[in-house]
Amino acid sequence: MPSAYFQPPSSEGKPQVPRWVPPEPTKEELDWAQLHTIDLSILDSQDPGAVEQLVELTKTAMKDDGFLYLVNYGISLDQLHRQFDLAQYLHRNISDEDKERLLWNPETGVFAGFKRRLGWKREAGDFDGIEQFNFYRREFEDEDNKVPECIKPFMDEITAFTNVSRGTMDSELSIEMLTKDEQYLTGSVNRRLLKLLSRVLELPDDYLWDNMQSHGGSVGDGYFRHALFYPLPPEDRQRRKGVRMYGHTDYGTTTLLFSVPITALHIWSRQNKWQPVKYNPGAVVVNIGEALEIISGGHFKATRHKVTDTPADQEHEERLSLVQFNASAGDLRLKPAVESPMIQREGFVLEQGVFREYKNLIDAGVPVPTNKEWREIQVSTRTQVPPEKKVGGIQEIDGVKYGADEFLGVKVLLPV
Ligand SMILES: O=C(O)CCC(=O)C(=O)O
Ligand SMILES: [Fe+2]
Repeated sequence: MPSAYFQPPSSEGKPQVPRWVPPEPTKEELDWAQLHTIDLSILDSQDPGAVEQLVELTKTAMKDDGFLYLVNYGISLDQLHRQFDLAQYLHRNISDEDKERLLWNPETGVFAGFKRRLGWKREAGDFDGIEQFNFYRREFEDEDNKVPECIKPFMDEITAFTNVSRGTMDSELSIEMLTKDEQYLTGSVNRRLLKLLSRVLELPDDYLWDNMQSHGGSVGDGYFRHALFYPLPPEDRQRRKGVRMYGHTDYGTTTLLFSVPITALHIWSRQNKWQPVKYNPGAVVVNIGEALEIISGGHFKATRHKVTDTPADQEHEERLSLVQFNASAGDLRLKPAVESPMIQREGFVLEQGVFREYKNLIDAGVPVPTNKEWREIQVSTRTQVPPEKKVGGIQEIDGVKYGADEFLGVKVLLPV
């Protein structure tokens, strides 16, 4: 039994919420990504050998993919599906007035609020069929004004899931006032995941939690997302060339993607190709963010991933996706944790991505962006731009095509 078990507030006395019916998984045999599975409950085992094996397996998973399935993280399938019920309820019932009132403005550097099916800016752009509601700290702390009317009766359950089992996150309450048993995704699941990763780096258990994770409110500087991908009409599918979200890496520490039956998430695998992630009921697909790639000296890979059209047998289905994005502390200028005995022994890994770029800047004596600057420049300017429209266009390296961009002097190359 994991040390913190999700303890949701009761749903009694609240409006009736129809159950989310998980769509049928695809019957197609695909070239699935082979991901390692980490059983988080083993971290609490009394058997040091079992824990040691878990750390080794995590190390392998980090070096191979930067993606893994997390299981036994303290929630039942029924409790998890209740969160999907609520996300579906939000999207079915949000009023037009609330869509307008809570419309997001990514130009502010955050995705907080409601995303219409019309691209990644506040102004209407091309139809993409993706609707979202994003809960940041301010949404949790000011429920009266910042969340859709329809979801208000259930905010205690959503707050409990993202972190605080007291079901409220008013500004009087700080995380320090909560016991470990009163926290869930942020303070328990993510914290224990970071503990596991700290152990891989052979650093103290709370090294990453204390030195890199953002704190405060229910989700720190991160956010929780209710996303709904509506099926695309054939002409839009053609126009978008089969892609719903272009290849990218997430900026933060860990991203927790709750595995869903609709096949669409792909990762760029160690075989240098896109491979779909198979549905694993109840599992979290953990995706390592850029902050962890930098602090680990490139050992933990920020996973390149994208969301595509579904296989033919799912193309008329809606895809509901729940995601918790855990963020790094905003004022930090990240550098590798050179005090890690593992990094001292094994050196840096300079194969890919943001760490290599940061290292070039550090070596040249140029300050790297703060974490806040780094995520906000991307959110506010060029989120989800098709590869051919990026500032560096498409570049081919060793037979692989990449979309090239640059933010604050840092080059970003992502496979097309
Ligand atoms: O919905 C998903 O599976 C992934 C979404 C994603 O990659 C993102 O929002 O950053
Ligand atoms: Fe992502």
